[in-house]
Amino acid sequence: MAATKEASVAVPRRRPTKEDLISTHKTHLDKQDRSPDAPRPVKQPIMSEAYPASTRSIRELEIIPLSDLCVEAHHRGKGIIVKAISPPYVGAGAVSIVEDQFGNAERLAIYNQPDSSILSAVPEGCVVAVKEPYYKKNGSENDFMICVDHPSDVILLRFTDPIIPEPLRLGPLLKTAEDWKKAGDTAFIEKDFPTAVFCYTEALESSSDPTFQSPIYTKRAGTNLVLGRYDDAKADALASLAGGPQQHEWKAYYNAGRAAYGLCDYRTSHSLLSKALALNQSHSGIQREHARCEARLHEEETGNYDFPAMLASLTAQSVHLDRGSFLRNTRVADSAHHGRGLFAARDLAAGEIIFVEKATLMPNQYDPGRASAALYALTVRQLCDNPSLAEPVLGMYGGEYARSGMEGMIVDGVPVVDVFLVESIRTKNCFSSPRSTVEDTKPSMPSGRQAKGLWVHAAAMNHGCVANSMRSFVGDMLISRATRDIKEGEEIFQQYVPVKSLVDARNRQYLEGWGFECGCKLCVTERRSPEANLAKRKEALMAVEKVCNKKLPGKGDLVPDATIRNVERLTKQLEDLHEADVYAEGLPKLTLIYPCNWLVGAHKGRKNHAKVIRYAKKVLRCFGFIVPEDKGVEWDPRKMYSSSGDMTLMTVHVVVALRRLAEAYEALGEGDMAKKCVEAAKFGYMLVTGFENDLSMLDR
Ligand SMILES: C[S@@+](CC[C@H](N)C(=O)[O-])C[C@H]1O[C@@H](n2cnc3c(N)ncnc32)[C@H](O)[C@@H]1O
Repeated sequence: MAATKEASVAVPRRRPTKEDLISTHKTHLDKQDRSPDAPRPVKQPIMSEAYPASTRSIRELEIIPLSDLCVEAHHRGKGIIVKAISPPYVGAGAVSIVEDQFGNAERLAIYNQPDSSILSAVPEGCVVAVKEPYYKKNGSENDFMICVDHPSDVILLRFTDPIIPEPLRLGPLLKTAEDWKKAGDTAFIEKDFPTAVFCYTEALESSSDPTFQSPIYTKRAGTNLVLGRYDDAKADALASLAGGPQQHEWKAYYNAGRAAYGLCDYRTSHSLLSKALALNQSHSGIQREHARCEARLHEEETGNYDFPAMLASLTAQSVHLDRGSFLRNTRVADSAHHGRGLFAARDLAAGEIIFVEKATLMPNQYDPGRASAALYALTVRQLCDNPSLAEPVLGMYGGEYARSGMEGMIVDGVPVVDVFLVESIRTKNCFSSPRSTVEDTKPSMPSGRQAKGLWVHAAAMNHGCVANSMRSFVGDMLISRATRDIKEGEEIFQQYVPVKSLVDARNRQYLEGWGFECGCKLCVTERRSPEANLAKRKEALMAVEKVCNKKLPGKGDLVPDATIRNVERLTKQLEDLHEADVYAEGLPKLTLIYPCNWLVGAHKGRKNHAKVIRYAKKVLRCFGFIVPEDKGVEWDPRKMYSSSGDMTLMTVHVVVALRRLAEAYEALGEGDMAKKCVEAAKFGYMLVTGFENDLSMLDR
């Protein structure tokens, strides 16, 4: 028996005949949605069904007939070689009917192929090898299929490959290298770029004459550039130089430089484009690309960005900004908390940019129901198209998923891509990002429209509830700013998600999402509270939330005095449940933030300015900022970010509280304090949104 996984698996007693398979397939083909631009659904991996990608060459595997396939088995050490005998039915994957050398037929479903690959819709007549195939039940009884989840588990075989058994051989479709070149040109003109690459490859393999090959390399480089296969485009462009003295040597460097730019490798790109420019100084395209590259290098070096211009350039279609990443204030090193972490490479003052990073991968998909699948699909595609991404992307923390150590390695001409590892990495490292954080703070903005992306540098950061950094977004650029002064060598933390007020609830969330219990000072200290007290606090919070109706008073809302008094009473009760020996001076009291915010709103509606000041200050204290209760003690809110120690949390609620304070001070004729509060609010808003923005955005 071919199967190796489970003792109970067996060859099915009855399989559909070839005719049955083709007939059912035809009905699917007839129903196929033929709108070519419709987004293809994504088959997202189910981690409980994970199995590893094959890491072996097809040439090392025992080739078995389709009739040996056992149901629900992964055929380790085995491979099949089959020919597609039907056009594909294309949905989440490409389903074809295939036949082996003995005339056995099966259904083959190939998922997760990049659009740049012919295998994303295997043409009829192609011969493919499936490594260590997974044969599974497909719904009803006697209905099975070979399911290929890992893109590197299926290989398109060249027609002349000696591994193809005689009965499946067609022989070369075209006779000469020149014929293949022409076929490639035709496919290119028809915009069938995967086929063009395939034909140019056949042309290159059919000739050993460097003068013939050189222009074909140039053509394949151009085609790979269009497909976004930048690694291959760069290699092809440089390979074209091998054909001896070239009339268009500049073009090789130009294409290679553009490919390196596509990989965001601006240093290499600059050096290649400089060579191109030296060879062809008047070429406007090279001049433009060279200047663009210098601008990226300048951003990488200085961290100078025109954020308002970047924001203004965003449209629904264009969220990927042409900018470099500024990372030099930080370095990745071992962390005492977990694995690697991010550390300050120099002293950073509160408010300073820590780093700005362009997304490694972020699809333009802000529909919350599709964002995760879109990121997963993009990551798989890019790892197939650009194997150099394997190092940074697969180098990210992947949780418990067992690695083979071969991921990203080239086997049978393609990089090994394990989709379950990709998914595991995605879940542990991705961030949700609004199109821009500043727009997202507008109350009128519909909430929840967030894309998901991977920022490899930012993903090196561990979580801390009382984090010293804050992230924000403009398109696919992540801006990280210091929320307080950070010393050189200090670890930089960020909040993975907005921090829940109850210590056990938030740690449940970290455990489920990322597999850790937080060891930040706040969590460690709050866990010292006895269980019974934690439960009482939860009950008290629920009681006050119930009275507040889970809704903050809006502009002009006149909340009845009795309700306000009730909320004040319940808030006091909740506050009294914070044990004095646990909650020493300066420790945030997160459960009090919501009711205090509510009281700020309620008193504002009633023009109780002194009470607004009292509760807004309390909100700031509950976030861990040092703010004197006593009116007589001098306080400069502008200094609170740098002078409150290392137990502060920064959110937009801090900014709002400072604004409420400013309005109340103004109303009481304390203009100087009002001005200071506005300045502090503006500073806070810069932390929240990534750059200086008008506070009035919060009213729109
Ligand atoms: C995005 S990675 C962070 C970088 C990671 N430390 C590394 O070595 O690559 C997220 C993972 O780091 C770990 N982690 C993050 N913050 C942590 C913390 N405060 N305490 C313990 N583990 C943490 C968790 O395992 C989490 O799934």
